[in-house]
Amino acid sequence: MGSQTVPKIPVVDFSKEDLKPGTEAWFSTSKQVCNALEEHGCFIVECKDVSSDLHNTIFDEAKQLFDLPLEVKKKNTSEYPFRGYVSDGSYYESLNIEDAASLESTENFTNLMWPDGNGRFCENAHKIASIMGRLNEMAIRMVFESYGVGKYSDTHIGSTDYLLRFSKYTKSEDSVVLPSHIDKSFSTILYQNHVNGLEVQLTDEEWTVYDPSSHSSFIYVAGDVFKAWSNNRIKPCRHRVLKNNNEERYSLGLFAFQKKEIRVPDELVDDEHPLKYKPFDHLDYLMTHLKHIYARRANVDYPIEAHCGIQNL
Ligand SMILES: O=C(O)CCC(=O)C(=O)O
Ligand SMILES: [Fe+2]
Repeated sequence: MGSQTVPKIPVVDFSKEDLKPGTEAWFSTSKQVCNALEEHGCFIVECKDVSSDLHNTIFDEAKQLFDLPLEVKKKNTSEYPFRGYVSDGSYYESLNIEDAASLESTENFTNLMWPDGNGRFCENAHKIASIMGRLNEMAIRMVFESYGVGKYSDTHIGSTDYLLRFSKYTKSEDSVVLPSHIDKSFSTILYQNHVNGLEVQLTDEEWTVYDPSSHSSFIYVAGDVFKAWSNNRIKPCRHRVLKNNNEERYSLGLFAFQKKEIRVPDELVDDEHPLKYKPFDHLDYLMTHLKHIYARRANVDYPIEAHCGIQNL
């Protein structure tokens, strides 16, 4: 009898020089991305885009951000759920920059937090968001092309709205500081300081710790909106944060949302894959999710199937 091993998160190398559409490297990397997302809903992205200086600076700045007085952090507000300043009152806090691809909204956020300005924060936050956005776009192009719907990539990318989330998990040992969930985004890219804690569920029973190999590693996780768009080909990634040490953990997440109606491409519907979802509006899904939480007064899941699923008999 072989011993049971915890499954590993697939690793995909995005740092190859010739990783350009149309090349052999692009084709084989696209296959790896698709396989990883279909099987596990996530993969580790290795690239060379982040220097160790940028890594250290961005997390120093994240610390300074959360060290600001509570009344300043509370100025970060939003009409949408889980945006603006969020805190559980003990272990978890997050601050969110909406429309994070735009330098102007990063400047607005910076000026809200530091009325006297903080050019360094603004520059680095925008730099890391741009790197994460580029990685997301590459992954989207790879999946769309692999499914034979590459012609939709530009429109999809052009109507993507990014949210950049800074999260802080304070000292706490052996506790789940962010409960198990599936993101309501299309996809999310996460980046962390040297403190592990993120776990992904690769099989029904086991959690695998994300343990990045370098300061230039990211993890890509599929949200349930990606699953719906793909007519159930992509598996959404269930994840949580469990702290098992007393160090402060900081992470950055770039969440991709769609501004246009989402519909399953006709090419992804056939006898083997009958249509599973009606067209829907991504932000409407978020708002309905919020109403659902308020109605139940609990952080209960509102799955995409409940929102726009079609029951095929
Ligand atoms: O901090 C992390 O690594 C995960 C954050 C996360 O899952 C979320 O904000 O949805
Ligand atoms: Fe998440």
